[in-house]
Amino acid sequence: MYTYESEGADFLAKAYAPGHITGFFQIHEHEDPHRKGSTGCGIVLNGGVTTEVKVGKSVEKTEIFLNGKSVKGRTTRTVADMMTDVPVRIKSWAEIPTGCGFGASGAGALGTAYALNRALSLNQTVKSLTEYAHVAEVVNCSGLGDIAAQSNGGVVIRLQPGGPEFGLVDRIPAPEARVFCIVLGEISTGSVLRDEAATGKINTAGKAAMSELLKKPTLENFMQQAKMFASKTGLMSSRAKDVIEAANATGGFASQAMLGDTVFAISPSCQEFPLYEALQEFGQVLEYGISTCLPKLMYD
Ligand SMILES: Nc1ncnc2c1ncn2[C@@H]1O[C@H](COP(=O)(O)OP(=O)(O)OP(=O)(O)O)[C@@H](O)[C@H]1O
Ligand SMILES: CC(C)(CO)[C@@H](O)C(=O)[O-]
Repeated sequence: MYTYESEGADFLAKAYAPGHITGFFQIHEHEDPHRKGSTGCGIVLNGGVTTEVKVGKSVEKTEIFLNGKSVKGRTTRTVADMMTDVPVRIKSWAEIPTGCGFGASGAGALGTAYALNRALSLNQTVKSLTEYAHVAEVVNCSGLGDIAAQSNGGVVIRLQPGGPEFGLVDRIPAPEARVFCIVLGEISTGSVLRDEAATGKINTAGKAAMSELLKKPTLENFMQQAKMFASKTGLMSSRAKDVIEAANATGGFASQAMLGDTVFAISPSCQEFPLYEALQEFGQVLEYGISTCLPKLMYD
């Protein structure tokens, strides 16, 4: 724990972390948050969250802002509380929707850890910064496996749950592909993770999906297993079902982003235009790529 003795100057640092869409997952409870997490599979996106932290005499209390508005930001606050006693002003800007299955809270937590390490010269390595973000997600029920994916990049298979100390990941060798998304509404990650009926179905469907994926670890099979998972868990809204069917009718793959009322879709080969056109009927199509970019510090 670092305590900062201000000599008058403010210290600023900024970091970026990517978003992540989980296709399917299984919850692994553990009393130790370092070991608690999820197994499953998802796609790291080339859109994410940029977070700036400021410490110094001008900052009198810890405050968190998301896209210019003051928010509780419990996960982000937990990261700051674990890393320092000094007040911090934390400002995140998200180029991904929040509360809709894009792992925005995890991206904000990772960015906060990286930026705070820099601003306060805490001399931590990536592994321990990632561990702070993972623990903050788990204790606030805002995520279980996003940090494991976001700190690795690509189409990440989470084989063993937990932060970097205990978790184990692999990747699907995937081609470059556009990831199209239609956001229909929010789902609170915490409310699903605290619902025993929902978690029971998630675990049964998540285990089956992982076993099928590992027999054939391709992007196409991932999308198919994700769709099966979404329909078996009962988390899919009727509107999401309509969007998925429309995407499938063009030959595209589509499923629901966990945990949000969001559809994500990928086209096999290069037939992206028909898929994009079909999705457009349901609202604004957000477009990302699969990213192997890791969290990083940014300089102005
Ligand atoms: N970068 C961030 N900084 C501060 N607060 C955030 C940030 N991202 C999300 N939040 C807050 O977290 C809440 C949404 O959390 P939730 O875990 O449901 O969604 P998410 O992390 O955006 O995506 P996912 O559904 O993949 O977990 C919202 O109240 C939002 O204000
Ligand atoms: C719980 C979760 C679906 C929330 O985004 C994600 O963290 C995951 O896959 O563990």
